[in-house]
Amino acid sequence: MAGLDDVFGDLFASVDAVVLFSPSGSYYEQVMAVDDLDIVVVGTENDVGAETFVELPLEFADITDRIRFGLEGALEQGVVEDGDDLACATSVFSDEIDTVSRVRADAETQTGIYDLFVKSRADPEVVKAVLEVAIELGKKGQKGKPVGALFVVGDAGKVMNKSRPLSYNPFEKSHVHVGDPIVNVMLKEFSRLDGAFIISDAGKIVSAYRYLEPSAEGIDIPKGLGARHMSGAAITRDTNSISIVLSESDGLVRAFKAGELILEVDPEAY
Ligand SMILES: Nc1ncnc2c1ncn2[C@@H]1O[C@H](COP(=O)(O)OP(=O)(O)OP(=O)(O)O)[C@@H](O)[C@H]1O
Ligand SMILES: [Mn+2]
Repeated sequence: MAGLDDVFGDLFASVDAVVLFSPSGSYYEQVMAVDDLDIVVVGTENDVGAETFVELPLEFADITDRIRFGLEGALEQGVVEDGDDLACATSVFSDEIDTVSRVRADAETQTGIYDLFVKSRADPEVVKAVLEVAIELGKKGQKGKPVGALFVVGDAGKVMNKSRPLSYNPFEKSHVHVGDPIVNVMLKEFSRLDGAFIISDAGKIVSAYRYLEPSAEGIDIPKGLGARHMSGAAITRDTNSISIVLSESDGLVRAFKAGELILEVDPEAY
């Protein structure tokens, strides 16, 4: 007699590894008990103390983003190989793992999202903190109105050389870092003003109100994006920075590295 295993069994039959996204301890134990199984745990924290672990910089609300990031990290770390068939188990509708997706690890479709965090000059915690500010700002806006913002993170000395002040720098003599709760309030307040925020590798806010002057020749970003995005993309090719841009017009948060768009998230989904 045919059973559901015959229908859904293919999802996990003969996979090279099982990738568990933020499993609970008991779930992890259960899977560990399966014979001859390679297990990769992916999550913001290695709560279960897994031997093979890939860190997520944030809980991606979008399941394809989450899996893509996890697999790019797993490929990058060499814990899975190009072409491996993987059963990715994650939660979508609850806190428990409730979904299995069979995905082939493909080195060719790497988006670079993992590199954005892990291989940027800037500290991953700093990238994450800035991304969170941008997402929060995108969600709430400023006094209910949509706002745009441009953050350039890392290689600040060079970024300063490729930009000029639009007004006096409120961060001139201060030693404030992204991630400090007070700073998030300040960043949101100053986001009403023109120009870019410049942030160091270690997360120090070097300047606000910077007008970026990178060479934009040959920079190819999606049509319809304006000067904020163009300058934000171009500065990451001229310097070793990454940029995180919140669009006032479409409300999306985008990240650029080496002159290319590598991440696009909708703040409303977080
Ligand atoms: N070279 C630049 N450096 C820093 N900030 C810039 C630069 N160019 C534009 N901006 C900032 O971006 C704001 C919006 O410009 P514009 O509408 O052309 O960008 P956009 O890419 O369409 O962004 P949005 O989607 O938010 O409208 C400007 O008011 C200015 O504050
Ligand atoms: Mn615009």
